[in-house]
Amino acid sequence: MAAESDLGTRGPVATGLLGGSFNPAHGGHRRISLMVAESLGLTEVWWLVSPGNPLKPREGMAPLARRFASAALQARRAPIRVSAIEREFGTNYTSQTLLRLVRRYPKRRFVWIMGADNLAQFHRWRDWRRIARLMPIAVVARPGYDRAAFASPAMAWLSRYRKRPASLQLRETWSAPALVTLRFDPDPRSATALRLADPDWPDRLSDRSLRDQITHRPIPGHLA
Ligand SMILES: Nc1ncnc2c1ncn2[C@@H]1O[C@H](COP(=O)(O)OP(=O)(O)OP(=O)(O)O)[C@@H](O)[C@H]1O
Ligand SMILES: O=C(O)c1ccc[n+]([C@@H]2O[C@H](COP(=O)([O-])O)[C@@H](O)[C@H]2O)c1
Repeated sequence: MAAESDLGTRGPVATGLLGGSFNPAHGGHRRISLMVAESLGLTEVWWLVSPGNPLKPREGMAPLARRFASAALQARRAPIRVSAIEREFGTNYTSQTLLRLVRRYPKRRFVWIMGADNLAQFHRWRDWRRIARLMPIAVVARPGYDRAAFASPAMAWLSRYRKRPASLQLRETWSAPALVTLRFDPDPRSATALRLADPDWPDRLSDRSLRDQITHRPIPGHLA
């Protein structure tokens, strides 16, 4: 792996991880990433484009290269890096991916970011408590999902670890489990709505532009 400094000038580099299908990526992903980065003082956010969400049907899922390319387009000129590292690791389950990432980048401080829709079903993820023990979790409010998220089995367990967002600004003292809930002006955008509105997805990107995008700004050491 290329040598990478994971120590910033003010201590460990704080990195947000937003895993997703990105089928396709949209402005909501970009906006929540920037808002979370600002609230928690993160240096950057990595988008982990999933080879396949274990809980989503394969039908209707565009090829990884297309979803990756749409993410690269949405991430332009922002402190967001797009990665297909789960393909390199051969992992589909987030718990496995995150374990590999913390081992590969031992001096970084990671926080797992997800929308309220995912907290509502987090108890169905493999080894979800293990994920919570690996790194702090930031949950972003999402229109239509907040009630289910707050009533969820995972929230019942995680609520004892709730912290104020400002506490994560001090990354030397980060610990896990830790849960922060963030409510910006909730963003109604979704990939489902985009797919319904755009029958050309995933065919509108040319193969040339895909190749250009997929080699764009890889995370050091990542297959992208
Ligand atoms: N508008 C939004 N507000 C808050 N979180 C969001 C929003 N859009 C996506 N997310 C979160 O970003 C991550 C990746 O989302 P994903 O790529 O599945 O997009 P999506 O819009 O939820 O897709 P779909 O509609 O196909 O389920 C998930 O944790 C999801 O909860
Ligand atoms: O590990 C699991 O069991 C698991 C179950 C469902 C979803 N995930 C991950 O959750 C992230 C968000 O997925 P999605 O499809 O809602 O964008 C993505 O990284 C998925 O791989 C992970």
